[in-house]
Amino acid sequence: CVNQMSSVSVYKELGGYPKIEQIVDNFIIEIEKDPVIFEYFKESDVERFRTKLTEHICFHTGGPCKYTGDTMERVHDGMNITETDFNRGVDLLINAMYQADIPHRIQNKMLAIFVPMREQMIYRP
Ligand code: HEM
Repeated sequence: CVNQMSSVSVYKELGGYPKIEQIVDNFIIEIEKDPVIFEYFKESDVERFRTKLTEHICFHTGGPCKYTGDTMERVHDGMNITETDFNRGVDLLINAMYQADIPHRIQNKMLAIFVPMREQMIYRP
């Protein structure tokens, strides 16, 4: 459902599954270092988050994975994530990609896939 214009998937351009695992590991460390974002995660099962987020990224970038987690609405509803905090979370994801040596051009492709999902996650009273 994504990236039908290009024959090479963003999944492949990222460097496949091991790179996604690296991005997710870095992202978790970034979350743990950020008091504002960590507040949302303090009761979360980090191993479930690691597995489900890896699947989610793999699937949505065109990789050979199935996403077995809950919908973005279901997961993030009720957390009352503000737009500011959402953007802060995206910054942490960008840090995680830098640390995994993902080139800028590919980072932008990743963001183009995930940022449009923001409306499913941001709390709008
Ligand atoms: C592009 C942005 C984001 C994506 C693609 C995303 C995706 C996901 C996925 C796939 C999961 C796992 C779902 C499951 O366990 O079934 C998850 C969980 C979670 N997300 Fe996000 N997320 C994003 C942004 C954010 C932001 C900005 C926050 C907080 C500020 C946040 C807070 C959480 C929390 C706390 C959980 C764990 C829920 C639990 O413990 O049950 N997410 N997210």
